[in-house]
Amino acid sequence: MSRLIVISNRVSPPKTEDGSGAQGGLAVALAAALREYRGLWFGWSGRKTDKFTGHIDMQRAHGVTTATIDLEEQDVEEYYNGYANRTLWPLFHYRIDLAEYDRSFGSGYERVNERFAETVTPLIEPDDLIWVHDYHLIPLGQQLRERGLKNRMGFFLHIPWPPSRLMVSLPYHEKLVRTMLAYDVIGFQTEEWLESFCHYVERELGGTVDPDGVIHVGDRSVHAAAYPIGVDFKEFTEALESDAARESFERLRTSAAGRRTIIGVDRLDYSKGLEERFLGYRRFLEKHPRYQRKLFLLQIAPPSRGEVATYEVIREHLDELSGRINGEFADVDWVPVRYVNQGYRREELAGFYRAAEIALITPLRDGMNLVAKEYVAAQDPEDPGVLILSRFAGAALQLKDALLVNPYSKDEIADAIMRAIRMPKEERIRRWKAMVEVVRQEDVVAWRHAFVEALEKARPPVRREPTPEPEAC
Ligand SMILES: O=P(O)(O)OC[C@H]1O[C@H](O[C@H]2O[C@H](CO)[C@@H](O)[C@H](O)[C@H]2O)[C@H](O)[C@@H](O)[C@@H]1O
Ligand SMILES: O=c1ccn([C@@H]2O[C@H](COP(=O)(O)OP(=O)(O)O)[C@@H](O)[C@H]2O)c(=O)[nH]1
Repeated sequence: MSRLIVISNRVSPPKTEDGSGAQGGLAVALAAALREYRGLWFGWSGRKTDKFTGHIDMQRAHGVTTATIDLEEQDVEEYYNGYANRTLWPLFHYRIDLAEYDRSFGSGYERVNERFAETVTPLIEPDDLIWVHDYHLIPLGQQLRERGLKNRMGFFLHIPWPPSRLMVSLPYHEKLVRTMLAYDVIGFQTEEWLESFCHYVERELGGTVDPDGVIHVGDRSVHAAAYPIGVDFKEFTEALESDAARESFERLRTSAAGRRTIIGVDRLDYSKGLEERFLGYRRFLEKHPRYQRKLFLLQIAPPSRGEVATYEVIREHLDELSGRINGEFADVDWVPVRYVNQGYRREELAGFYRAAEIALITPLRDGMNLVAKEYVAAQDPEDPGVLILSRFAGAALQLKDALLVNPYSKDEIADAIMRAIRMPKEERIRRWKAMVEVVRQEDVVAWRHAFVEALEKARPPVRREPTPEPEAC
């Protein structure tokens, strides 16, 4: 069996015996894939160093090998804070007003992709399957090919792919997209982002797309498809049984004191639509004063990408807006918004989700949104809560039985909250059953199987030519 090499910007260390260690659903899924395929996970350690040395920190725990490198301050500034999060992230989330185009970001991005390629190449064996993740590493496949790798290589984009009319606002967009043709398989979260990509290929690169999803540009043929990511349903429902989940459930229910909880859980990111959500909730309070003391919004929003100015701005706006809403509506024994800027462990989140009668998840644009799926997975089958979900989250294409809203409309948000409050139990159960089936079936295990299978089938493995011995002079 071939080994699997996963390459992503961040690498999550495998869970330690005491349960610590970053454990997103993605980390759990990739760790399981790496155990199955005896592979390794390569990426940035998250640490900065004075001078890039290319030193690889190899760790092995619980059957997973991780290999990480440190990056220089300038690398992090230009590649991660710069091109990835000030150029590509806003553009790919349809926010060209926030996208910054700075030559130094572009060259930092290329440099770090080269550094990744240079460092990981010696770790790769000829039959390995290579799976590159996300917008930080779009050109990595080409960089690896330039170093002689003939392995089967796939790329998965976790965020949206923008419409061509927006994509062309990126300087050198064509050069960037052409690098993607080095992969054998390209995966997107939804059919919508896949369509936008195919449209770009036809319109800007003069390529063609077969009905089976094979893209042809010049002499390159690449398989492109939608592989919606899911949650680790089994792991998540087990997390619900933990002491931490029980405690957080009790903690929230006790502090709610009979009031209903509306929960939101999002990184503090402008793409998550938090300002618009707060304003929609405010509209609800205004329109329905008799409900004012009967519910509250618990918004968990751990800070994210704090070195990027737009993220500081959104944080200031939300501090101000939550304060304003609380000032306007709060009473001595009730505050309408509990706005929390810290992150919680998955087990704790599981308990909070279970305790909340309504989830309000309204990103303006989101590749998938795993929180929506986690909320569904965490519900009590006898008395499930209601999911209010933005129609612009990738998850909305699968969770059609959520109350789907336009996140830009305060009135739609307010009306959906009212509908959720009034929803009869039978309807809640019916909607939840339909959603939980999707969350269970199309879980993260199914996602990685589908992607890796496509990669295995992409073409037969090609052995790398041995490097010729240097001629004696
Ligand atoms: O690593 P950070 O800069 O702190 O950001 C965290 C992750 O954010 C993005 O997540 C995306 O992937 C999710 C899983 O597929 C998806 O549900 C969500 O809609 C996306 O926004 C980013 O794409 C990741 O690379 C980051 O690690
Ligand atoms: O305090 C928190 C907030 C979020 N998350 C996790 O972070 C992930 C967020 O993924 P999502 O796809 O919703 O959005 P992203 O942040 O990747 O854009 C989910 O698995 C959450 O459970 C967490 O572990 N603790």
